[in-house]
Parts: sequence; structure tokens; C-alpha cells
Amino acid sequence: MRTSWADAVENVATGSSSNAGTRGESERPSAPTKSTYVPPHLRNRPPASESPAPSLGGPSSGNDRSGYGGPTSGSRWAGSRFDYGRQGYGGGGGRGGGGWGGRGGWGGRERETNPFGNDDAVVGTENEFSEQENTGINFDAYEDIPVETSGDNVPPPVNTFAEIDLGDALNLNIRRCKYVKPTPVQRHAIPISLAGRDLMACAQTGSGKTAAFCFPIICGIMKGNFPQRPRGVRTVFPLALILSPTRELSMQIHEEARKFSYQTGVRVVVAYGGAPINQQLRELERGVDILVATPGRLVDLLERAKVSLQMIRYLALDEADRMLDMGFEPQIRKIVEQMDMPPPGERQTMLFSATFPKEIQRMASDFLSNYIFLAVGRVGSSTELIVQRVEFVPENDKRSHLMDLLHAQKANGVQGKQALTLVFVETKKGADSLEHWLYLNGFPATTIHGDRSQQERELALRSFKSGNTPILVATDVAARGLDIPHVAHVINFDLPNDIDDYVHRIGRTGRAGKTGLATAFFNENNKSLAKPLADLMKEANQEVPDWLTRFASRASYGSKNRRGGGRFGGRDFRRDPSYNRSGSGNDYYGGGSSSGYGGGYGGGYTSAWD
Ligand SMILES: Nc1ncnc2c1ncn2[C@@H]1O[C@H](COP(=O)(O)OP(=O)(O)OP(=O)(O)O)[C@@H](O)[C@H]1O
Repeated sequence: MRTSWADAVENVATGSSSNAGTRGESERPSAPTKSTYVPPHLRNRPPASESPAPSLGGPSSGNDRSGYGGPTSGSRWAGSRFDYGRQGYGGGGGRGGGGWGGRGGWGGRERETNPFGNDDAVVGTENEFSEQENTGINFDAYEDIPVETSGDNVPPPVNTFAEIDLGDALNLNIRRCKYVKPTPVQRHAIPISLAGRDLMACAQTGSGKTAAFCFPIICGIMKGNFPQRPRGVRTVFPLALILSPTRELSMQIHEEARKFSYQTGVRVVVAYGGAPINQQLRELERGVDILVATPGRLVDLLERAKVSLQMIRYLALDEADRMLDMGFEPQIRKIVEQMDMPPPGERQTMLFSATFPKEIQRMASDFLSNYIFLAVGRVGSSTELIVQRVEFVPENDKRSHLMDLLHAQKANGVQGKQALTLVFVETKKGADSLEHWLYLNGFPATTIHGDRSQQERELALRSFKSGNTPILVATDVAARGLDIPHVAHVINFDLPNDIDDYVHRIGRTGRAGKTGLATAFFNENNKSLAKPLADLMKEANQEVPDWLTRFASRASYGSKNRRGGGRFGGRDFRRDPSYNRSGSGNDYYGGGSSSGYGGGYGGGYTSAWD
């Protein structure tokens, strides 16, 4: 028996769920000195007078990476990405971070601000939420999720961070982030990436994909032996590039990556549109190992020859399916294929998303070399942590219906606080008009959409996150990737046309093991979404209203929805008979996929879709 809507909101806000049982659940910067380039692996080395960093446990077969592991270690990090396999990651015992982490300082160029400090200007002022986000997370909720991998010689997953030698400085940051154990996507993706393999990874929203691509990149840069980057020119040569589709997501990834790389010697810089380019250029000129960027601003920087991609060793596309869809594909091809970036095979490429339609997978394979496909949960599925409701609401009744929901929610506010509510609408004008109407009706709201200035967008997001403005009316610009704590309720005031967009939108709640609620207003205008929506809900063990089932059964096949008439969901497109029939494929499935899965997945290759 379902709980009432109001109960559900209350449960979500308190973190409990009636469904839980069944749904398994500074430092002051010194003036920048015009520096000579110091490679990451030599940064933060103690001067000769300081005691050497303890060995991380590798055999004493020294090489030029002695700066990390002490004079007698380091061979484990020798060689190219293709020869530092997992066998080299055995020991990891020592306290190696001592020599690295102690002094901070990014190679002596400037002091590194502590990102774990008051990194958010609103802390202590508008921020009402003070508890640690990552404590008490029920990651067991993810344990039953089937995992599919395909590709040659898939490295086995790990169960703990201790099993992987990420280096002491990064491990310390993982503890600072209060990550106790890896999430399923991290358990699988990190060993794959550390082994130097290209990866296409699909895992549900809020399941920790950011760390899954950041850790191997940071670790690889810390341990890698890269050629000297050119000096004395105004062009910068990052070693890693992380691309994301929106400014806010790039900022968020930058913030996360700064935490993970604190005192590792690895410097992360962000570049995105809508903000003054000169400030970003100054940051870049101070040095950059990892560049997080939106495509448009990056193209600008490349055309001005301020950035060269010649030294890129790691390329990560977050929200990869969005990055490769029609809107972004030309820019991505320009960046990846038509500038000076090393080709696949010479760089390591990682694609991550919660959704990966087959046609996008097919296109994405142009950017990859002998890659491993990883799906944690069915491709494009939504997490069962989100209670999904669909209500039939005629277009003209939407506002009054929203008002009813918000009143009920207010009545159920917890400890005087209102749970954060994210309302998705179709258009920018629609967002402004709904925000105004909410304001007139006593519900303080703000908006985020493409017609607002970057300053306004950032202000709106901060005000929402802090709880000062507990309702955010958004277009799809906020649909992907944003990790906003305490979003208890996502309302699809206007449903999107594409089921994958729905998956990302509702994924702004129910993150990192927490429960959430998503309500959708459905009417005749959304007929084409009926079937994929009903299928998605069924798969996530949600109650599908009879009327929606009826709409779904009437829905014409061949609608433009990707899952419309065909097989629901997806998996590695290379497993499609048509892929091999076309003669374009290699035999990716000759045995590698079953290796290493003797453990938690029933032995051998596991796929819930076979
Ligand atoms: N191992 C971990 N332990 C505890 N918390 C974690 C762990 N890994 C990630 N998190 C937290 O989980 C939340 C969601 O992570 P993240 O934003 O990377 O999800 P995502 O999979 O990229 O989601 P989306 O698909 O929406 O982009 C973040 O708050 C992050 O700090």
C-alpha cells in the first residue's frame, strides 16, 4: 500500500521511506611568480633536508618518480598507461602523502587554498544545512544492481578504496570527503581506468560517477611520467581535459576535483562561458594539469591559442550522451578530432552518463580505443531510491495543482525548514512566468535558465542550495549532473519529450543513497512519453497508474522516443547482431567480459539483459 503524497514528502525530507524496506536503499595565495614548469610528480617534494617520503610499498627498482614514493620506490608508476597494470598496485602501505601533502604549494608557485575549508561563501550566512552530506549514506541500496561489462580483459572490481593504490594524498582527501567505501560504479570503473583502459560507463544518477573519473585522472597525473611541457610560452598544456555540457556542472566538477586533488600537486582549473575570460586566462597561466571546461569556452581558448591539447593524456566526457548529441557534437568533434589532441590509443578516454542511447554509443566509439563498456544498472534506468508519481493534470490546471502540492509540502516541512523543490518547465519564458506567479502566491522561488546572466544563474543556484529560496524553477539547463543536497522533490511541471531527459531531471533527487520524490504532470500533450515512462516506472518498481498504462498501450510505435517501440533500455551496442553483421566490429566478447567476476556477481559474465 502506498503512502499518501504528503507522507511521502515527509518521509523523503526526514530521510526515511516507507519504501525503504522493499527498495533495498588557506592559505593566503602568494603573488604568483612567473614560474618554470614543475611536473606534478616532482611537486611538493621535500627539500633534501626534510625526511624523505616513506615508501608506498613498491619494490625498490627506482626510477625518476622517486619523489612520490621515496628514493627506493616508484617503479610501479613507471612506463606508459599500457604497462602499469593492476599487478603493480599491490603494496600501498606507507604514509607517502607525508612528503607530498605536507607543504602544499603546487610546486612552490603559490599556496593552495584548502577546498575543505569554507569553500562556499554562503557557509555560516545563508547556509542552513550544516550536517555532513556523506555520512549515513545507504550505499547498500545500490548493492543489488546488476553490473554488465564487456570488452577485452576487464580488470576485476574492488570492494574498498584500500584495495587500490591511489596514493596517500588522494586517500586522505577521500577520507576528508567522508567517502567510506566506493560506490558500485567506482568499484568497477576505477580499476578499469587505472589499468589505462578506455571506458564507456553508464550508471544511475547520483551514484558517484564524478569521483569515478576524477580519481584515476588525478592518480595518473600524480604518478605519471610526462614529457616536459613547453616553457615560456603563453599557451598552456593541460594533461587532462574534462568536458561537461553546462557551466554550473563544470563549476561543480571543478570544486569536486579540487577537493580530490588537494595537496597532491595536481592543479585543476575551470573555464566556462558567461564569465570573464581574462580571469580564467590568469588562472590558466598559473599552471594547469586538469582543465574542466564547457565546449564553447574551450573552443574560444583553443582558437586564441591560449590552450593546447597536444599533451592531453586523459579525456573525460561527463554527460557523454549529451555531449555527443546533435547540439554539441560538432564542437566536440572539433575539440577532440580537429585540434592537436592525441588520437584514441595515445590518450585515455572515459565517457560517463546515466543514459547512453545506442546511436550515441555508436558515435562515441569514434573517440575510443578498445574500450570497456560498463553498465551499473540498466542503461538509462532510474534509481529505485526515487519515488515516482505521475498525475494527470490538464494544461490549464497545472498552476493550481502545483499550488496544492506546495501547500501540502509546506505543511509537512521538517523542523521549520521546507524541503527543496525543483520544478522543471519547458521554456525560459515559462520559467520566469511561473516564478513570478509563485512569488505572488507566497512561495519564494528563483529561476535558472539560459536567458539569465551567469551571475544571476549562480546567485539563483546558491540561494536555492542554501534553502533561502527553497523552490527553483528550471529549464533543462539544470537537468543534468547538478548535485544539490536536500532536493526532496522534483516536479516535472512540463514533462520533457525524451525519456532520458526525464531520467536526468528526476535524478536531482534521490542521490548518494538518499531517497527522493518525483512528481510529473502528464496530459494529452505527453502521449509520446507514455510508454517509455510506464516502462521506466515499472522497472524501478513504481506504481504505474492504470490510466498511464492505457495511454502507453495506445501509444503509437515508432514515436521519436528512443525507447518508444523497441527494446527497452540498452546495453553495449557492440552486442547487437547488427553491429557484427555490418562487419564493422571486432569480437569484443571473446572471453574478456567474464574474467574477474568470481565474486559478488554470481561468477562469470553477468548481464540482466540476456
Ligand atoms: N564513495 C562515496 N561515498 C559517499 N558519498 C559519495 C561517494 N561517491 C560519491 N559520493 C557523493 O554522492 C553524490 C553524487 O555523486 P555524483 O554527483 O558524482 O553522482 P553522478 O553519478 O555523477 O550523478 P549524475 O548522473 O546526476 O551526474 C555526491 O554528493 C558525492 O559527493
